Amino acid sequence: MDKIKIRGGNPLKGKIWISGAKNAALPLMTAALLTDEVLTLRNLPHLADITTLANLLAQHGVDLHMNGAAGSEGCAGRVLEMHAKTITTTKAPYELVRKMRASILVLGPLLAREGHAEVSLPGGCAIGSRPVDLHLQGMQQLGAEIELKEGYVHAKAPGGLVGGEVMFPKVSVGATENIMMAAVLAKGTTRMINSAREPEVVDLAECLIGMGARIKGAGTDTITIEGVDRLHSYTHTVVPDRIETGTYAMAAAMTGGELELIGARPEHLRSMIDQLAHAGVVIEELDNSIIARCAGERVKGADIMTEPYPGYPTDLQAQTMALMSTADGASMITETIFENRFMHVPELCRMGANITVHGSSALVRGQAKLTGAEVMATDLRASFSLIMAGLVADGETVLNRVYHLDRGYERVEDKLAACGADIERIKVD
Ligand SMILES: CC(=O)N[C@H]1[C@@H](OP(=O)(O)OP(=O)(O)OC[C@H]2O[C@@H](n3ccc(=O)[nH]c3=O)[C@H](O)[C@@H]2O)O[C@H](CO)[C@@H](O)[C@@H]1O
Ligand SMILES: C=C(OP(=O)(O)O)C(=O)O
Repeated sequence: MDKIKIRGGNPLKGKIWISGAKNAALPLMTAALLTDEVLTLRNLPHLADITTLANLLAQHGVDLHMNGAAGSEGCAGRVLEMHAKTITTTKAPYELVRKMRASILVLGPLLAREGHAEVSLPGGCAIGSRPVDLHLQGMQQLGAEIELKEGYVHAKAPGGLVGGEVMFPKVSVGATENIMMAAVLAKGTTRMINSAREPEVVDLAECLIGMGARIKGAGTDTITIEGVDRLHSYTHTVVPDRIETGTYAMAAAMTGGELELIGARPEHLRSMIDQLAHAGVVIEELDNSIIARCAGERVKGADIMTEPYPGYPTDLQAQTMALMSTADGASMITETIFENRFMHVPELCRMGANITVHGSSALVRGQAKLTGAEVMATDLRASFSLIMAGLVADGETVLNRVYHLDRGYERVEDKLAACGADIERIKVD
């Protein structure tokens, strides 16, 4: 298992090209199952999660071709062509699904196209129990019969799915995407109420519309879908990653540096930009980039609460905590999306941060003098919070379990090293 070694103390200065969003790319890839024609995705990030999903799609009979290297400049992500001419199996097995929760997103497309699917239940993960009940209830509203047996969801709709009203009791990004993909090939109209409004949901809807789907209201809480008989070939460019953007913006401010983040879409980060402006993080918005830095010597403490979009993203919570650990003054960080997303706290504390957790809130006392340590990544965003701490710590930090980081940050050590960080990957077989 690889490790990452960082010697702290260098401000980050330079340009970073933002990659295509993991959380947009994954549902977009599953949309390939909806058509027997070719779906092409541009600006695909080079990430472990993409490979995991590509393996699952190949297992369903999708022919995949990846072209181009992950670019060092420009939004030159890879191009992926996917051709699901025939679905060879509708079973998504445990061995593949357990590697990544987003695999559940094959359920809607398989059910819509083939009339049945057997998908392993993904199970919980480090950040929470993460049930899929809302996905299943939504499918039932479209006429699917669902049975849970031996760890699998057995779903069938022998006469095809039929449009209906789906009212989500809780906002779920994945359930919104899964039901949207099921509904595009259902007979009649589906109305999804209390839908997720994340930019990744909008990106998926735009791609589906390009493939011939009839969808209105993506980006609002009510999405209406008129089912069509079939979808066709299309080429779509994956939206730039707002979480990667927010992560590097905070890393620039924390290290007292300045980063230009090329391709960033500030309109997708409004809540972070506005709330961190009070803390002294300056974001200058240019035509195709943003410039991030700290207004003073260090940021000021701020109270942050995660919420569904357009609120403050939970996927930036760990990085915000690292930022606030060295801020002037205290911060209260409240996590409302996942019940166990504070696993980075003990590791940050091992580096000298002063953080105490009280239920779903963490009190960060600020002004910590961080020191390098051997630390362990517990999940994807937690990994980056430890890298941020390492970038400002005295001495050397060694991050273990880098596979979490590789799920969602493209070439992180190359991007940071090019901006002055003293960082290297240690390959361990
Ligand atoms: C691949 C991807 O896009 N992942 C993102 C997606 O995950 P994901 O789509 O899994 O997250 P959801 O929006 O579904 O989860 C939100 C909350 O709803 C709960 N829930 C969800 C579904 C369900 O059937 N029942 C239920 O109770 C979850 O446990 C969680 O507490 O949105 C999360 C919230 O912004 C992000 O942190 C993830 O990075
Ligand atoms: C939690 C995340 O991803 P996933 O839903 O794929 O676990 C994330 O991207 O921070």
